Amino acid sequence: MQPYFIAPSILSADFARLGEEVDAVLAAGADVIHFDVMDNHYVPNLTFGPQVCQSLRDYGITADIDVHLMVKPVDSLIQMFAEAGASMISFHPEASEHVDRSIQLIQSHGCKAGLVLNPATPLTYLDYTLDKLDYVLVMSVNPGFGGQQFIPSTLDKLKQVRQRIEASGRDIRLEVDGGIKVDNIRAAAEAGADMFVAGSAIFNQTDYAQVISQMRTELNKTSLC
Ligand SMILES: O=C(CO)[C@H](O)[C@H](O)COP(=O)(O)O
Repeated sequence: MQPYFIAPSILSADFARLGEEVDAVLAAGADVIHFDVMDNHYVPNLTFGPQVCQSLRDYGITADIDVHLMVKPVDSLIQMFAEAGASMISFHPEASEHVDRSIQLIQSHGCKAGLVLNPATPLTYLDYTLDKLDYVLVMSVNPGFGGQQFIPSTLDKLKQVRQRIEASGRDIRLEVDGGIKVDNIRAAAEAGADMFVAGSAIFNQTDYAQVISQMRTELNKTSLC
């Protein structure tokens, strides 16, 4: 059975109670915490930095923290997030001056390195990077905001990335992020995703365990299980 990972995006959490919110989604069955970093430069929105990641560690969160850097430039924040407790760090290739160097920098700090492909970013960015990456993140919305509609054409992109991963023979996780809900998570899994970021679909519900359980029920129906 293929392992599936559910990663709630704290972008939709109640920031005034962030530690409790993260505890609650983990207790509800989440696997990983997705941490969206926006700089009002690469994307037109502003969120949080390494101090907030460190605060979650100080609060006692031990689960993997998956930092998605929507920032330009990239490298200056990699070390800060690694030291603040990030487990995984991904970035957008258009935002890095030297993509290979950024991947090496992430891994040199003991973190998993991921490359993020926006809906219109070509797969050619994987040509000389896939042999080094730990994961690929396919954006199924344009980055910058939670609560957007899933873009259906990204299912085909997931399939193409999955084919490349299989051809590589390497153990590379395929994450999907944006507009993931109970009613489309199965399609994303069947297209090849194995890690699912969901912000508004989880945090906008009162019962986090119920929605995560519904997502797992959908994932258990996939033909890949
Ligand atoms: O990276 C993001 C936006 O840039 C968010 O992680 C993503 O949109 C998740 O939010 P939602 O599940 O509400 O779509």
